[in-house]
Amino acid sequence: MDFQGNMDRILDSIQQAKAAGAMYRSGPEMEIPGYSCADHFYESDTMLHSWEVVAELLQHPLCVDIMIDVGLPVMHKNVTYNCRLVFLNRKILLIRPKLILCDDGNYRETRWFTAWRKIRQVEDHYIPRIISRITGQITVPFGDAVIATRDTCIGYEICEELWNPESSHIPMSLDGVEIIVNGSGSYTEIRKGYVCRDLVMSATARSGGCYLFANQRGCDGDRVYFSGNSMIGLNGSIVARTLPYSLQEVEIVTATIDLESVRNYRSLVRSRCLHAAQSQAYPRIQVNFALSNDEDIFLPLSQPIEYTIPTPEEEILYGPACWLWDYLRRSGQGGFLLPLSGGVDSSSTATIVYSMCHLVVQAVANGEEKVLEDVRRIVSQSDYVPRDRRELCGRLFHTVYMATENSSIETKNRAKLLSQQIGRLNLPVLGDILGAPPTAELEPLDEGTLVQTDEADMGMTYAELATYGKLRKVECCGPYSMFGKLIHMWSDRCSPAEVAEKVKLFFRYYSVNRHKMTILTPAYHAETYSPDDHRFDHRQFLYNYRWLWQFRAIDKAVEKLETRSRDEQVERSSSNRSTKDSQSSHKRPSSRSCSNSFSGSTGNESQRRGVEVPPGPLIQTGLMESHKPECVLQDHPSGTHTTAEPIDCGPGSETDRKRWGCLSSPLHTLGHSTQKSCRAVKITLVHLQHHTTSVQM
Ligand SMILES: NC(=O)CC[C@H](N)C(=O)O
Repeated sequence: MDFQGNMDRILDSIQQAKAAGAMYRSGPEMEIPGYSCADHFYESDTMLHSWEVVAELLQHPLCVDIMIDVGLPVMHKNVTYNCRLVFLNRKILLIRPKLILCDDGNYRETRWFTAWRKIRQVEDHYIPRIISRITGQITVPFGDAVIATRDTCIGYEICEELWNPESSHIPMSLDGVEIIVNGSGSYTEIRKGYVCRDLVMSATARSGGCYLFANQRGCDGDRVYFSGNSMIGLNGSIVARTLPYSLQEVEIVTATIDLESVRNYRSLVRSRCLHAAQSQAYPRIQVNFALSNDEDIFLPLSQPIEYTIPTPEEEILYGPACWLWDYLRRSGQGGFLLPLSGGVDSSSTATIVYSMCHLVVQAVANGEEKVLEDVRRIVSQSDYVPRDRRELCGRLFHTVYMATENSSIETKNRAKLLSQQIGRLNLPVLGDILGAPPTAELEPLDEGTLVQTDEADMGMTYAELATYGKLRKVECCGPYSMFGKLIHMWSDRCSPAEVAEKVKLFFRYYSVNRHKMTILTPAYHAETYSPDDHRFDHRQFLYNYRWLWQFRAIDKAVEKLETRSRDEQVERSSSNRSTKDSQSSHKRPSSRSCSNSFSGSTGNESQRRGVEVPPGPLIQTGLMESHKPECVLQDHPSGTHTTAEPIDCGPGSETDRKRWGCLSSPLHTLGHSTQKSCRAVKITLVHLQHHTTSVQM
């Protein structure tokens, strides 16, 4: 909702782009009002002020001889769309509405916008009079069109359109669109950093072309942190990118690309050419303007760069720190007060505030005027220059130790040490804090010694809690499905009856405590299994904590598993006896070839427990994989069908890719059978090196 600030930043970016010699400028999704305006998108003021900013931009002397697209909501025939507006030299060329909206995770786009589904169609849009007076236009094209300049063709994809299996860049690139521009609002989650890079690389590797991915960076008023990582892709490589985790308000990234390289790349992919020749044409908005000029042979071309992904530790240290900085400077507060207990939660918070101070000092040292201006305002000192992060931390950050008679001397010491150590980049006390048993310190000490620990209180470990959390939220498990997964995951340590007890305990506690999440203070969204009730985890907060139906289903499954296991044991021992008796060397027919012992990889342990999982219907599918043996799904040594987990496919790959549909987790994808009776699908990838030509990757 910071229209003034947003317009200033857009103009700043245009100025920087022109200074870098760019002929085209794009920016993030909804950059005029901001992406996270939420129900403000219902307000006509939001639409009016957005158009007012467009009016300013159209008339601004900076906005000449450069093609620009900006993001804003536009109401067309009483329906609001999430749009890019493209303009050049005081004329609007096209308003391109988003075709595919996003409602995953924290996104709720369909609450405010409607997707434009008139594919390859444009209509007349009647622009407001304040705009007509500037451009002289009464109507402008609105819809799914592309822009044909004298030298190339430019098309638009808005954020989610890149993620969707029916991505717009595919038909556009087949129709000769060479530059695809994507204004995005993509937020960060730990270990998600590779996703945008892989999508841009894969889009341009398969379709050829140049891809401009302009993403928002920072907190724009909500719990999420937009990751930045704007980048330019070309024919399967990344040629330019911005850096993640910076306090810089406007950062541009430019690249010089050779359009001939797009044409060469595409014409060499023969199968693509056949499809391109049959592709349906997009409406083209003809513009007498060129992005290139006759002298461009002298320009050095951008080369592929290495795109590194931050480690999860860096993501934790810098993402929330940048978000806190935005929180602090926007909220008009003077700093932070933290009750520091010496436990993991408050100590991590303290470390993140310190990380924020470190980033501020660094940004000021790098000449970031805006950061200096903000920090001066926050500390109320117009000539202040933060040179030392410890000193800055002393001004912005205050901790208090709120002891009771149940507080132990150990935690107090750890809190004290941390408050003293905050200030070098060397916080050895963090090791002690992490190593200490988590405790609420609510129960009396026993002669000064702690007797209470969280894990004992909860009856479960934090590691177990994390597993439950991921299964509950990410994998959408109710009690019964969670039990079904855990009997395999924990086959080396628990019998099904024990797993059943653990799952029931978790769900009982979950349901009696769930209502407490409704009063959580706003926090940084970091993880896919976040329990935040306000924006992310939309489940009811009051339950029948006895879960009668669900727990009965678990009990029945345990009973079945135990009966089957006993039967199989009896069968085994009688078959052993008869084998001995007849002294036959024949093996028993493999009646269990499709079955699955509960043992997992720890056969001995499971034999000790003597429990096996019923076979369940399996479909065997044989696929031949002629190369990349490291991607072959390993068959379980014991022949079980425990659900496949993503595996690492070697250098440059990440194990956390299952959501993005890469090779590493085909079972997950296929496991969602619509046939209720079929829960597990077995897939075999065969590596037949002798019969195939090897392919170098
Ligand atoms: N704004 C959007 O369309 C978001 C798209 C995308 N799914 C993401 O996670 O970033």
